Amino acid sequence: MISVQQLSGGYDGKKVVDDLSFSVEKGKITGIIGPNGSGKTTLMKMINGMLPFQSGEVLIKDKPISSYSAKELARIIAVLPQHAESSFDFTVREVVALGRYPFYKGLLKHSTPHDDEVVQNSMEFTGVEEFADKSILLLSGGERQRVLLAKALAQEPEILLLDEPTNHLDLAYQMKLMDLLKDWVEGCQLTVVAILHDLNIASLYCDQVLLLDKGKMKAIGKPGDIMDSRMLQSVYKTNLSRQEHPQKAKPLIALVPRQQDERKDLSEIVLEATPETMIFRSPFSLKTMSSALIGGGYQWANTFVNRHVNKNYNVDDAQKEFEDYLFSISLNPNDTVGMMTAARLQDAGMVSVEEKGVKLLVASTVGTGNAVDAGRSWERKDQPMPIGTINIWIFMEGKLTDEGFVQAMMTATEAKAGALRDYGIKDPVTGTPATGTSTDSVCIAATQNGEEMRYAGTITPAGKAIGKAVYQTVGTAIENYRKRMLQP
Ligand SMILES: Nc1ncnc2c1ncn2[C@@H]1O[C@H](COP(=O)(O)OP(=O)(O)OP(=O)(O)O)[C@@H](O)[C@H]1O
Repeated sequence: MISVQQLSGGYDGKKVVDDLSFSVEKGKITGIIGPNGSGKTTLMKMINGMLPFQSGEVLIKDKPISSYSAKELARIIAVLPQHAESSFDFTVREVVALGRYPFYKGLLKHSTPHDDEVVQNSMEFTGVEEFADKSILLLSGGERQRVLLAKALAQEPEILLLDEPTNHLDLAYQMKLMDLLKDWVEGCQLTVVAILHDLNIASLYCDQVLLLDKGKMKAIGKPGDIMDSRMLQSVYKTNLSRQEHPQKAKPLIALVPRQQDERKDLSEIVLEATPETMIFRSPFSLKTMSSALIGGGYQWANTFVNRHVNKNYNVDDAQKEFEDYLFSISLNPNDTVGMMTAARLQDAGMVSVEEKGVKLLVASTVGTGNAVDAGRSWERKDQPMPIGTINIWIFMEGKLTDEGFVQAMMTATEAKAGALRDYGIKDPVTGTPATGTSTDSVCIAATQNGEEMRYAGTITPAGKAIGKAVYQTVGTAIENYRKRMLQP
């Protein structure tokens, strides 16, 4: 649809955009990203014919842009500029109707019923019909932006060029606008080129992204290829981190503010214990990875609740019930990791370890009535199981990578299985050594300061410390339980 070939240009003989070549396919959204002053708007102006170029060529539908008259071009390309100020006291409907101007015929240039229908539809699409008879001067920045988009859409263009279209829009309208564009692109084969500052919007909505750096093309490709932390860091000269979107196969870019590593000492974590709950309270947030009912997966938390429930605990929505419980004791589930157990909390095993630069605090509560050998669990029938859960809490000082978290979880699980084996805990159905119970949870909570720890496998310093502490605490909890059972 658009082919940009070795394009260079700028102002007053100076090159702002240098030797760019790329093409834009029909029915796709192309995002142009890059730091301030990298030449995005200048490139856009050359693509829409507003700025003559110094060398190279821009082909629109296979024909040089210079071969189109201004009116012909206006029938193909609509533009939503960055600073579209309106100083005329037009109503919203009048402004949107201006988009139909290239289609008016004859000397009197009257609108037809079709023109009126297109204007009405464009206003409805962008949610501005409620202001139709209001002066554009009385609208907010975001409302005005939507009116100008309606005007551009009223042009029924084949190509829509947008310079920061989500500027001034609140979150809901940013998404609405991009969803709307996506619908138009898919439904009407509209081709969109949009300058975007929001890298996450670019990632979520663009089919292709062009990254400009000081007027040159740094890269072009799918968002997954362009949203690369190192490349973006080198262009934007700022700390960024690539994350995965929780629900879409699209990368997200998170800003990482530069700040001094905060001192975070595990000795500042305080345990409040009652027969009902063990609550670890931390004055700082820890990054957690857990299989817990509350705060499962990755999150940041500063409160860790191991809650004792009755053996007969049975509610339909345990997560909701647990959240309500947390609220009732003035805790916010958003920064809490919460596990439940029918095991007695006073039997917990707890240990602090400081070895070879690894500092840990580990606590385990163990109920084994429900012990299972994971390798043989397929032999079990679907029958109600007696209650019993092993909950393991691992607090550690250090900056764990994602793979480090996963390895820490594996090491903890294997150490737990080792302890159960050595304490003779068996799967009652298969008679083989149990590896855990069917409802166990592990929480790894790391301070994320200091040296990066990439590995926490069984023979790394972190892995050895985790293995030892988990083995010990699970064993202690089993012993405590057995001792209590022997008491008269
Ligand atoms: N009309 C102009 N006359 C002279 N120089 C200009 C003109 N417009 C832009 N420039 C210069 O060209 C360079 C690129 O500007 P451009 O507006 O294309 O960047 P941009 O990537 O769109 O930036 P931003 O993200 O800030 O909108 C800048 O150094 C700018 O000062």
